[in-house]
Amino acid sequence: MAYEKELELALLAVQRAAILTKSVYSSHSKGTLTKTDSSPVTIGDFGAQALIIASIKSAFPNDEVVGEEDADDLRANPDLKNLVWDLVQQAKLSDPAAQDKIGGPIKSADDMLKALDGGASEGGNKGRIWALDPIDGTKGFLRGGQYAVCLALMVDGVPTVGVIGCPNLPVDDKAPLDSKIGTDADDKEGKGVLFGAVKGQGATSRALTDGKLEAPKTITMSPLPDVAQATFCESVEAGHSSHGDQADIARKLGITKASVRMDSQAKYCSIARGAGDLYLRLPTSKTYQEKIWDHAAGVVLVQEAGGEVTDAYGKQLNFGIGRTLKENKGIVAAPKAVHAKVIEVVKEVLSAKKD
Ligand SMILES: Nc1ncnc2c1ncn2[C@@H]1O[C@H](COP(=O)(O)O)[C@@H](OP(=O)(O)O)[C@H]1O
Ligand SMILES: [Mg+2]
Repeated sequence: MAYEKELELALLAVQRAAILTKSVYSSHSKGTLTKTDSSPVTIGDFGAQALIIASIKSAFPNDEVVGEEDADDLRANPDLKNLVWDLVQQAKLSDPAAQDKIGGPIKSADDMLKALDGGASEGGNKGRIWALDPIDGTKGFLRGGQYAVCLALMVDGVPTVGVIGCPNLPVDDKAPLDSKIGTDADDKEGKGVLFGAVKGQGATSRALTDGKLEAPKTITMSPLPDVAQATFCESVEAGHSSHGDQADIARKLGITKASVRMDSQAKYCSIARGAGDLYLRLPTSKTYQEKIWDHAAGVVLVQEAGGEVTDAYGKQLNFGIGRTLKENKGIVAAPKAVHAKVIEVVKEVLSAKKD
């Protein structure tokens, strides 16, 4: 099967990075910092990015990576660098054969910095480029809610392989969706899911373990004969998407169920496995450009589970023009059969706002 090696590498690399993020959460006061652009970052972001890029570069030396982080903060702060280096050395898969497949540990702190800086690709529509978000939903991670380790391979600008690790989602694909799932208050048992998809080959989920890969289960979106029955997902952060516009759209579609708010690409995962139906992400600002690493993996997953993903105007997402989706505004993900109807209503709501 095409992309078999890439999928396996991505699954194992994401699994190891997820182990690292869990160790940050439990033992390092979450290691929070604030970047110069005032967005939050944790020591887990740096460690997870370094590990995943080292794995990609050892298996596919000529591939490029668009990664969210870089090593500047660690170069400027040796204590921070040492903290991340400790994490990276400890994060290992329990199965030696699986560990061997992802290139073993990084040899030195300097190699770790080099790996971290390997995410500086400018993207584009030629060749093989990976898009990596080592901790997507940092705010969810900090509040003990949903977050995701997200990795996608784009081929000639088209997301082709997508893998997402969600340490706080329930393993059961059909567990009811509500905004409290996976929060600290929940039982820790039965949590942690690893999703994977390859273009043209379907989408799967399996339990996220620390060893050998579990057997995959095929996932599909729920049939949604009546869009009024939909459960729709949106960001927790009102600054990331317009809760007001999304509520208007839901009302016009006849949806009466309250939205499910969750951080990260766990939203794409949840609709792909049929636990929810729609993902609406309406822009809050005219200038914000969505980042390719916030969507590439989730898009493959939803497409392969029977869904369609476009921007808020129904336009195809263009992943091949750099590190952002600058030609697109907002995101709408829905089962194929209702996508056009949802877009029609989204356009109505957006055009009413302009008047
Ligand atoms: N104004 C904005 N509009 C849309 N997305 C934004 C935004 N500001 C930040 N983001 C992105 O929203 C992502 C989280 O999405 P969500 O709200 O679905 O959890 C963040 O990823 P990180 O957490 O990796 O930084 C960040 O890249
Ligand atoms: Mg992100």
